[in-house]
Amino acid sequence: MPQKSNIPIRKRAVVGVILRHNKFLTIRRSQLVVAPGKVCFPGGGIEHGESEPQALVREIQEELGVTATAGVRLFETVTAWGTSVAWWHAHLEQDAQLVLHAAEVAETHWLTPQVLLRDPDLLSSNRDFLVAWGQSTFAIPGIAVPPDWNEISG
Ligand SMILES: Nc1nc2c([nH]c(=O)n2[C@@H]2O[C@H](COP(=O)(O)OP(=O)(O)OP(=O)(O)O)[C@@H](O)[C@H]2O)c(=O)[nH]1
Repeated sequence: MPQKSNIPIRKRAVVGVILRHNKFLTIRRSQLVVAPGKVCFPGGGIEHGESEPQALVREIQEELGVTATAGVRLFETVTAWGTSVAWWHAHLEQDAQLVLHAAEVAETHWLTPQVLLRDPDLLSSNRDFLVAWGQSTFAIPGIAVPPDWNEISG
């Protein structure tokens, strides 16, 4: 379900929500891109003529050097800076070796939702995404909202 917003949309983007053992695959953005050093999910802008899954697979390939598979579309938000973001569940092969494109991605980590939510470098729109998930606005297949979620997200 899209989040209501009056912010004019200037760009469309897609991000991949990738899980392994109840941890989210996160990237730390490089110092060379917008929002340098911020922590978020892999993804990026949708190019003209691309579908969301095509953009998702392309961005993950570019950033992490692996071929992802798009799962279900989880959620849609509009950031405070006018980007319409489609959040997609995505999958990697179990033995996929990440090869980071250093100009875009400084590092990757698998983080629990609790650790991710507390990360001071987390992109604000990703915090909003996690809070909405914790409020059961949508479900992410394969992972349950932690029982202590209300205490840490309040
Ligand atoms: N990659 C990524 N972008 C996100 C996330 N959450 C979120 O709001 N965004 C927003 O989605 C948009 C995509 O950003 P990006 O800078 O990664 O895209 P890009 O590589 O295509 O950049 P470019 O268009 O300057 O080449 C930005 O407005 C960014 O702030 C996220 O988890 N990952």
